[in-house]
Amino acid sequence: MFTNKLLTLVLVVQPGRVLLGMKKRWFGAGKWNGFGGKVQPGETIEEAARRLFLPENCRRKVASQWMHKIGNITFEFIGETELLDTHVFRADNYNGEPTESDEMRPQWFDSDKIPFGQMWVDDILWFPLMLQKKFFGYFKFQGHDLIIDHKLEEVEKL
Ligand SMILES: CSc1nc2ncnc(N)c2[nH]1
Repeated sequence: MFTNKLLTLVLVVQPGRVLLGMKKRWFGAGKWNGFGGKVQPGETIEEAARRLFLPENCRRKVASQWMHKIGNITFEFIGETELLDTHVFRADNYNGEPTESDEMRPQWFDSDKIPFGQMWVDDILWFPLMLQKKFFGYFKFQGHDLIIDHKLEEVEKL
């Protein structure tokens, strides 16, 4: 019997570069990833993505269409009964300057130099889709570094 945890993941994509954050603690520490986290009771997934990415003093200034949903990935870890239902967004119109937090150290990467060796091993599979398409993904992990099953499909609509 699985439970579902709703998560957000925001990737800032600009011409020729992508913003990633080095996770400094807790789940996924030591890996570059997008920005996000848990959706709280009473908020929508979009509200959570906005809350978790935009500093409080910027939220009012950033129009709602600053990001758009591009993917939905379910992560299953063998031995865990909680599925990570991760909603992936692209922020194309974000022109702020990211700042380091207790959890994340931001860094821009050239689009052709994404540090996949220091990221979750599934990312190299769906990042190329992220740039052009929308997609559904499912990844079954044994531990944090071995994918034992996965599905990935491009879709017109999420
Ligand atoms: C939203 S936090 C996160 N967990 C993950 N597990 C496996 N691969 C990822 N890319 C992951 N991101």
